[in-house]
Amino acid sequence: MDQNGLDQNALKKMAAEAAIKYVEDDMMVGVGTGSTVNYFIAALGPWRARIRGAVASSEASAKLLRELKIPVAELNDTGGCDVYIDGADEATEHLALIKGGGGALTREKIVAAASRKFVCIADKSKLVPVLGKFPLPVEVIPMARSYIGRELVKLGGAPELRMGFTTDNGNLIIDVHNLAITDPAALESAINQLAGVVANGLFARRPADVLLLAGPEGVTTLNRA
Ligand SMILES: O=C[C@H](O)[C@H](O)[C@H](O)COP(=O)(O)O
Repeated sequence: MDQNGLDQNALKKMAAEAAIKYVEDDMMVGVGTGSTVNYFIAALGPWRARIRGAVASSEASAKLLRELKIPVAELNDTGGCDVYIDGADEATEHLALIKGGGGALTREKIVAAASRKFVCIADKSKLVPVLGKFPLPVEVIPMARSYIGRELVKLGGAPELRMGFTTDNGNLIIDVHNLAITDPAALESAINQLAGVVANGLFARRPADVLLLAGPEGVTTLNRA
């Protein structure tokens, strides 16, 4: 709880509700994953009859959308989304992100790539000068786990297998600690080159277009230059 009586959840809700202004009639809305997005899904409920549908980046978000009777579409049937709303674990002022704390990074990357506008929602604690304090999630094919771990050490990281966790795609997550990511786009590409990597949680090659950051003073909007 901060001095204004707002806890982190209240700030997440504030950012999520601010994202509703990016939703318009007849839109196909991409919906991310996580506690911040859960507030967005709640705010999207009253729009259920006005939008064309929603594409979910995880089974968990699809379930929540269906519970609110928001029509859930398959990405392949949509021709892409008009807007994609998702949270982040870390964000820079250049709108590069680390995502995947909830393990949904690969589907999030796919929906973000297939969306015309990506609006990221977060509380202000997620804004950082340099990405990497939050361990970078990497989704890997199970048989490549050990090989990729060794390669991530060569890239300067300290990999740790996320124990007891399987992604919606049936794969594993390696969380990479101790990275100071000064060139997010280069590291994103370098990790993607490793055989057996499905995706990594850096969103630098396709950063957010808009970042809505909630703090005690309200919601600040950062647009990509
Ligand atoms: O895999 C999970 C997603 O990338 C989330 O958007 C991210 O972890 C942020 O989650 P939260 O809104 O719960 O902080």
